[in-house]
Amino acid sequence: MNNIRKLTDSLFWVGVNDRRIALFENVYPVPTGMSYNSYVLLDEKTALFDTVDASFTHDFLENVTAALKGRTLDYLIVNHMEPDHCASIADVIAVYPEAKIVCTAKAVGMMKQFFDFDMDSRAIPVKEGDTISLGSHELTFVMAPMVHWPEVMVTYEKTEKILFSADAFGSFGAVDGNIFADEIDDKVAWLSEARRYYTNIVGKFGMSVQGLLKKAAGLEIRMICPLHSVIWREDLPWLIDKYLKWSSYTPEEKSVTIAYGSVYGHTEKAADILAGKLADRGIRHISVFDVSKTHPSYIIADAFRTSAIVFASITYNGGIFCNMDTLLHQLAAHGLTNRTAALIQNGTWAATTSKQMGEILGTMKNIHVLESDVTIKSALKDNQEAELDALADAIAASLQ
Ligand SMILES: Cc1cc2nc3c(=O)[nH]c(=O)nc-3n(C[C@H](O)[C@H](O)[C@H](O)COP(=O)(O)O)c2cc1C
Repeated sequence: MNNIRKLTDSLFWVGVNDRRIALFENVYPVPTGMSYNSYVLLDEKTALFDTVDASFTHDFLENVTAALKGRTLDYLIVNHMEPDHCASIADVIAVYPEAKIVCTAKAVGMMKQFFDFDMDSRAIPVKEGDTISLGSHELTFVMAPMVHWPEVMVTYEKTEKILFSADAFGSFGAVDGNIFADEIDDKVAWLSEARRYYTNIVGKFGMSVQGLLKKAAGLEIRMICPLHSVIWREDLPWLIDKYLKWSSYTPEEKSVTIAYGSVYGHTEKAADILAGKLADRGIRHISVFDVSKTHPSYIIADAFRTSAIVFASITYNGGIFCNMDTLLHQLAAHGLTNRTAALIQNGTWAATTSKQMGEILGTMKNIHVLESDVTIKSALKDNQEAELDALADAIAASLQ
């Protein structure tokens, strides 16, 4: 038996779930696993959209064979050449040697780098707007460079109005039976992992995503089939609105993310007191993170969600606390812009971190660092309450 799913009369999911993976891209924790999606479309001609990670080639090939129901494969459409999607291409070609590989010219080059099979006799390089008819279905190829990698394209099927969106609109997390997004009750949990996926994996390439969204706006789309996580056939405007916000670095909520780095708890206490003061000023959905405990990917996701970020760090051997340093550089590397930042520093003999954190934030575009920062000398004292209140007021004012 095979774990394949019927999506429409002609379209089948032939992907796999990976619940053993600890770190996606060997970086990002994925406590709920990953799915690697792949799709078979049956018409007069048959098409397979992308493949899966190398560890699942065996199951995947069985899925493809089962979905093809004894027919051969005419086209392998390769939207993205990252190995979590392309690793099984050579195995597909070994089983279906007649299949033509449809992809961008850049992907042809990458395929030759990754594999040794004869690509030239099989490749159909496509460019913006090229079409292939499968019979009653027609595929149009839409270039999406740097919607993660430079060779990326997405494929639009005109008859059923399906967008095969590559890494766009995906998420961390395995597909737990409910393969359609409209079958998931806990949309908040889905969204928080989808946000973490987007901001960390694609976040840096906001301009490219905006370009793709503009092209997608000209298409009538009834279903989005991404390469990870669930398939969308309802609430598409809700999903697209999230992508519009994330890709334009527009905060989703007038709220605050607080990240602190503390060894003995005094800076942590200041972060908690500030969070309470912000809540007293009516700010909701505040998040507080210990940078030593929480993987930066979670903090980056909330930094994209909220409009203000507080960085509270001890001075550490004359520098920024190491995990805070990593977070700040990661935020800069992910291209976060258009935020208010507030600083709290701690030092027992010579506090230097506000200046040093400010220098990193100064390399980022349109990050407004509030002047009312707070310096703690070892432990927060009662007479510093006014300073914390002033900081809370300034942050609250920045949200208006
Ligand atoms: C390993 C280590 C190195 C430190 N280096 C400095 C330093 O260079 N300058 C300084 O003023 N304080 C330094 N401190 C003190 C911290 O900045 C901070 O004042 C102290 O850890 C109390 O804050 P906490 O309870 O949040 O950890 C250091 C602390 C530790 C544990």
